[in-house]
Amino acid sequence: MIAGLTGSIATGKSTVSALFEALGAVIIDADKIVRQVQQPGQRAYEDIVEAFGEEILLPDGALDRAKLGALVFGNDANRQKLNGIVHPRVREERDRQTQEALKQNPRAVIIWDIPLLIETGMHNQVDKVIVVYVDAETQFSRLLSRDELSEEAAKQRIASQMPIEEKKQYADYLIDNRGTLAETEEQVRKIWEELAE
Ligand SMILES: CC(C)(COP(=O)(O)OP(=O)(O)OC[C@H]1O[C@@H](n2cnc3c(N)ncnc32)[C@H](O)[C@@H]1O)[C@@H](O)C(=O)NCCC(=O)NCCS
Ligand SMILES: Nc1ncnc2c1ncn2[C@@H]1O[C@H](COP(=O)(O)OP(=O)(O)OP(=O)(O)O)[C@@H](O)[C@H]1O
Repeated sequence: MIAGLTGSIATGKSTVSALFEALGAVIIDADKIVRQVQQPGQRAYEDIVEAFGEEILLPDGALDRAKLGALVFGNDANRQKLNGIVHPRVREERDRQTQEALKQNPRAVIIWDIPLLIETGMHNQVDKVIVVYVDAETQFSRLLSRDELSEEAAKQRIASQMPIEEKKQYADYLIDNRGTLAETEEQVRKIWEELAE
């Protein structure tokens, strides 16, 4: 079975997926795949350089993620352009990893950890949708303390995704991550019991 895990930026997807992984789930992490397909020599890398120019590269040839981020968050046309290049490659690799996991264990509980699960319509491809949420203030302060972003840049990143209140309406399971890690773990454990049945 495949469950989709989503939320808004910094609401706790990675935190929750680590908890599911410890219980035995196979995690397929879209942010990780994005980095993989953007390595020099990969097709998405070549297409990004062609679309945005060599100015978005670091001296060693790797993508300058901070620079590309500054170009795409707060600029819808640029973001759509980048999404159009990266997302098809992410879908391919996601499916490859999913097939591989099912080959190894046909009864595996697979969790797709995908920030844009609902925005991209992928919630229609999973058996269950899990949404991890916090309130706007907690999200903002956790985002600022985790990443080196200005308040303006943090606001732009948040605004580039569907509001979390809307995402909650798609959930089969909701995880309230406003509290302590132990409180979140308790919720994850209950959901795991149902997924792993
Ligand atoms: C713009 C890039 C280079 C910025 O890299 P950076 O290392 O600063 O951020 P990282 O990739 O770790 O993403 C952090 C978070 O930002 C949010 N985010 C990333 N890309 C997008 C996007 N296109 N639209 C909305 N939110 C996004 C997600 O919540 C993600 O978890 C990178 O995010 C990227 O290439 N994004 C396009 C691919 C994409 O859509 N990724 C989201 C998951 S499929
Ligand atoms: N229950 C919690 N209590 C305190 N801090 C937390 C809690 N859950 C997560 N955090 C912290 O909040 C930040 C955001 O969490 P996390 O990285 O899991 O979010 P995310 O949804 O995966 O983010 P992104 O969309 O950017 O990938 C991290 O620094 C994490 O350590």
